[in-house]
Amino acid sequence: MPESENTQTALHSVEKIGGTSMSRFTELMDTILIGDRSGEDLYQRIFVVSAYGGMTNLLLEHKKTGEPGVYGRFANGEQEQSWHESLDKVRDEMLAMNRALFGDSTARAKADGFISERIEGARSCMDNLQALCRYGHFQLTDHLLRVREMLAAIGETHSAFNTVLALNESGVKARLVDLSGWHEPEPLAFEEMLTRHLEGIDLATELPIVTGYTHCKEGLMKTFDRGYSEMTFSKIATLTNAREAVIHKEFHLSTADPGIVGLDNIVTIGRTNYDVADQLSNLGMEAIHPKAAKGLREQGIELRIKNAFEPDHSGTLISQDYCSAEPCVEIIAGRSGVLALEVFDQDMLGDITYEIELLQLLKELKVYVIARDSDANSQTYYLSGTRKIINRAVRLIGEKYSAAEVQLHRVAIVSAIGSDMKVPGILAKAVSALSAADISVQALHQSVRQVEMQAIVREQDYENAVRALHHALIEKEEHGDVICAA
Ligand SMILES: Nc1ncnc2c1ncn2[C@@H]1O[C@H](COP(=O)(O)OP(=O)(O)O)[C@@H](O)[C@H]1O
Ligand SMILES: N[C@@H](CC(=O)OP(=O)(O)O)C(=O)O
Repeated sequence: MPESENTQTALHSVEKIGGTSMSRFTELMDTILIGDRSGEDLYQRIFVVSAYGGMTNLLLEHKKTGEPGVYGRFANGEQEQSWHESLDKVRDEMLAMNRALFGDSTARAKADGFISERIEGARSCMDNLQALCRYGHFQLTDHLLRVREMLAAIGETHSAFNTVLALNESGVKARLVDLSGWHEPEPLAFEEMLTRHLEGIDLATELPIVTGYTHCKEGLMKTFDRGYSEMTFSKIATLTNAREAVIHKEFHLSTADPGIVGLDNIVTIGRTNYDVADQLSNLGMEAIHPKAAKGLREQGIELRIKNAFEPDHSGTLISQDYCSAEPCVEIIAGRSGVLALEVFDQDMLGDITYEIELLQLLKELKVYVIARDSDANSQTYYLSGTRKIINRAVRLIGEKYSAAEVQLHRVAIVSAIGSDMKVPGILAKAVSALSAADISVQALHQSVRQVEMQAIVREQDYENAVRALHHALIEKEEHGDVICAA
């Protein structure tokens, strides 16, 4: 790439394609990858791709349920057979994807050969590691992070390799930028790895397809964990000072999940700010990874979230200083499968060390705290994490505080979010909408800052609660097709 691009605003955009969209790859060829572009219009874009939907879940563990994949089984030290079976499943899924994309062509043979070599390479590396660790001088736990990274990277190399192959077949000069670290002599620092691999690419005549996973000295997985492809994406955008950063998703960023509320009832969000994006990612609906947003925000690069299948729509523009002209609710989001851990102890009264210690314990167990509330003698933490680890937290708390009563409840969080939610009577409206839908509210949270209001409901009421709040707080406002078009 020309050096001047690091100092001046460049011509190119950096665009990330999420996993759910990658699974509909053939349609992507007709929309964002090629569509009606030809000649030079095909270029001046860098694509960062995620693994096809569900692949990383099989390789590592299910993002929402925690069900172990290859990594989970390997790390749990289950029988050798168990992770081998999971890896066979990944291979079968990947080969089935190749068959769906390339039929019986020679391209399919190339795609199969490429990914099979990566999978079998990882398998033999893990076999060797297991054998080595039987001697006692080497501990498996010392190497688990590297194994996790090696496995994760397979998902993105698979989708990136196939994308290049399909584009080349259609006459586009696409080029694979493989950041997986496969056979690299030593890990480089994150930025250096990206700079090295992008060096010498002429963006005017070549279309780089970059793997969402970057192998680097810092360990992308250690620092950012799942959703890591957004880190690769935002770092490339800031390093190359891109004209615009774009995230392509399966739907427009909308006032609620279209899967729950229905495409006919949702409204597209035209503009919002990074504060709203943070609330969404806290709930697990990653509009953008908060750490990825930081670099873009600081460098003043605009971020656009687009529907990959409606390329002519301007999508959602996320900026730092946007605030809705009128106070309103912009999104109803939420999360089911949350575990509420309630600790009741009368000795807690007036003693905040209790809370500090509980939070420290949850941090050590790496349990994610989505929300929390308290009263005089109880604390409740709304947690996401595997049942196994949360049960461990319950046991450890019971051992440390013998007088404490610790209970777990399965709940869901439903949340109304907006850049300015100082809407008079909003709490009353929300609660009466839930009660009219026969939903019992278990707890209610709103902070003084008023960007979010959360209702805790029983897990089985989750979808109905989203529909009820969307209807009362958004549909009734009759925003039309888009709230504040970008
Ligand atoms: N407010 C919302 N707007 C759009 N999609 C949403 C919203 N809330 C939840 N979703 C769901 O998010 C899914 C896409 O998830 P996402 O994390 O964007 O996937 P990916 O990054 O893999 O493409 C969609 O299938 C949709 O059902
Ligand atoms: N595929 C990886 C990385 C990622 O960012 O995916 P997505 O863009 O689909 O959220 C994961 O599931 O964590």
